[in-house]
Amino acid sequence: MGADLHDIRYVRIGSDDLDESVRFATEILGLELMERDRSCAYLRGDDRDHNICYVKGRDAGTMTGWEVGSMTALDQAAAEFDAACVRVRAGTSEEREQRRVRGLLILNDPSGNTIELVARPQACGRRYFPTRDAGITHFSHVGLHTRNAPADEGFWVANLGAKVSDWIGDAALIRINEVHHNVALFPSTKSGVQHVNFQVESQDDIMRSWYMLQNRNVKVVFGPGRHPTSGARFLYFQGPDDMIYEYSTGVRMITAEDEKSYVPRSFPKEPSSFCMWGSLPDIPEFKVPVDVARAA
Ligand SMILES: CC(C)c1ccc(C(=O)O)c(O)c1O
Ligand SMILES: [Fe+2]
Repeated sequence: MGADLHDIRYVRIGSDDLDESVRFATEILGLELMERDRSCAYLRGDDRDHNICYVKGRDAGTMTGWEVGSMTALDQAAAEFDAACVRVRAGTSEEREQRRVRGLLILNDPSGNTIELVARPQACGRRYFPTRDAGITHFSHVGLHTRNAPADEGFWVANLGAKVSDWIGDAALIRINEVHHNVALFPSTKSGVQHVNFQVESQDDIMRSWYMLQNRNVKVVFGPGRHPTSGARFLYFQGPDDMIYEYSTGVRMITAEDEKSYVPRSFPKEPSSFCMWGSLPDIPEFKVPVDVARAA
């Protein structure tokens, strides 16, 4: 049941300094700058027209865009939201233009995270050309702060057709397609995007970036490590406006065949559930009480 989401499409991030956000995204992250005006900067790490839009003004907040397969599918989703008494609104023509999409439906999860369903997003005939060879293959998932994990999880499952792949404590790793997760809901006192993930080609890219980030005095906040959940090797680091970015490689796919026997796992909220190699996170939402950490 629920909207038939095809894939994650973009994340919009309010920024107090567009120049700094663009510098970081190009020189450090390795994204390609596609368009820039006074209020927005569009960048990408794959062949889509953009993956991140930095919007002038941090108070613009964050929102995530999710592609549905057609305008008809978007209309069907709107009807299902109405039937489920989920408040949605159609995007204005200006909002559609800003997002480079033909169809736009805007809603919020129970925590207040802005979720945008989009149809007929603008394609691009040119291949991604990185500013730095970070080995990025594509934009893959986001972490969202949740003020009420069970309620938000229930919303994604009931209204957005998602499935839980694993839990770490109350945090759900949720998929809308064959990727292990496209969104991770992490308990917090606030809402908004918590991290942005780009897949990279290999573990070598993870390690090369680890040394580069240290040399460029970028704060590494978790890893290099390996998630026992998706099996991906990872590296998290701090960008402008308190946004965290994650490179990872080797994320598990849950195919239609796997679905027949796949059962989501419940990992306890302890360090080994976040990293099976022993890396400890310097990320508030991922930290566990010291006694739990010592006991692990
Ligand atoms: C700790 C965060 C939310 C997390 C946990 C697991 C994975 C994974 O299995 O790939 C992530 O990508 C995460 O960001
Ligand atoms: Fe992640």
